[in-house]
Amino acid sequence: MTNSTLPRFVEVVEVGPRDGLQNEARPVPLDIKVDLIDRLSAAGFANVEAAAFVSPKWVPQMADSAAVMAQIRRRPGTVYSALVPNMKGMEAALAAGVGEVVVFSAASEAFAQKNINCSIAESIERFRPVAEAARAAGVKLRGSISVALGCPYQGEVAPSAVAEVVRRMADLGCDSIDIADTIGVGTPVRVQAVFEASAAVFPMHRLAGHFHDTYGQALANIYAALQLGVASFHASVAGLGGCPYARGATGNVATEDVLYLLQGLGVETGVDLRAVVEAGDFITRAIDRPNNSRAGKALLSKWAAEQGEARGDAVCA
Ligand SMILES: CC(C)(COP(=O)([O-])OP(=O)([O-])OC[C@H]1O[C@@H](n2cnc3c(N)ncnc32)[C@H](O)[C@@H]1OP(=O)([O-])[O-])[C@@H](O)C(=O)NCCC(=O)NCCSC(=O)C[C@@](C)(O)CC(=O)[O-]
Repeated sequence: MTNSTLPRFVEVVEVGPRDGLQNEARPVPLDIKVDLIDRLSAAGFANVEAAAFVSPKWVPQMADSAAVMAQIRRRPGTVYSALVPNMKGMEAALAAGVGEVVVFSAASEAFAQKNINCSIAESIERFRPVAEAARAAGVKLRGSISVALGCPYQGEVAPSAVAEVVRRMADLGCDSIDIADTIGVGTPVRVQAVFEASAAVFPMHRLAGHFHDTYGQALANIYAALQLGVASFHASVAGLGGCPYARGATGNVATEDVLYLLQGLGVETGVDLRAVVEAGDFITRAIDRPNNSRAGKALLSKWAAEQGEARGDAVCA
């Protein structure tokens, strides 16, 4: 049975290699990053956020982004996206063959200063030549708006403040715009208010939900956004991540959990859940991190039990 009011197809953007790994204090070896991205591409994602061409002084973990982009196996049908804060990053991103660039600002002045060291208005001016270069190169342009549901420095953020940044990003020519709950404080009714305010200035079907799961609300928030017709969500394999400029924020909602939810709702994604669960198992072992996907862990246990049964292993009563 499908729910006829929900989108029939949802794009899940896998952000684990960037948002998931950017916060790791220990360097993640290049070959592990490349292996992870290749596994995720093979799982069928149409968009993998693979890199960030930001200052290595600000986010050292992303310093090898050009090498990552050079070594991945590019799957036809997958766009490899990367964060770009300015023209220096844009030049590097274009040289690396990025398919979509993500300019990122915030819905609060305080967070913009902490994350990109400038005001919201200054960030938009910095993005103008980036947008022009993207258009000239035929590369997609995505805008991302942090702290849209609450800010660790400012507190409450009004939906109208988010919509104002959406409007400015729309004016830049963004193809799509992410509404990000950086610290995972949003709840469904609030999420709907922010999307409704944003959709007054940019089409709902070109908005995406980027929910961190700090307060365990991300799946409920995705469902609330789906009901409004939002058809693109970001997720991080095994729920990896956090934000270096939002202390205490946990990772994105786990991709495996989102895929499991969508599968249950009869919504297509084109992504192979089993391959993502295996990628989550791979990366959490490789970097010695807990697997934060409930569905991922449950499926791994189920498959291990099924394999044991097939071998005729004794089962403890
Ligand atoms: C925006 C800046 C660069 C301003 O940083 P700044 O210090 O004001 O910039 P600057 O122009 O004075 O440059 C400082 C140094 O960085 C270099 N530099 C400058 N730009 C680049 C570049 N692109 N690539 C490589 N190097 C660069 C530049 O060349 C210089 O090097 P130096 O001369 O000192 O040797 C900095 O604040 C920055 O890189 N911030 C990025 C922070 C970041 O990546 N945060 C995490 C990602 S956002 C996120 O996770 C949120 C999201 C998207 O997931 C949604 C959500 O959940 O909220």
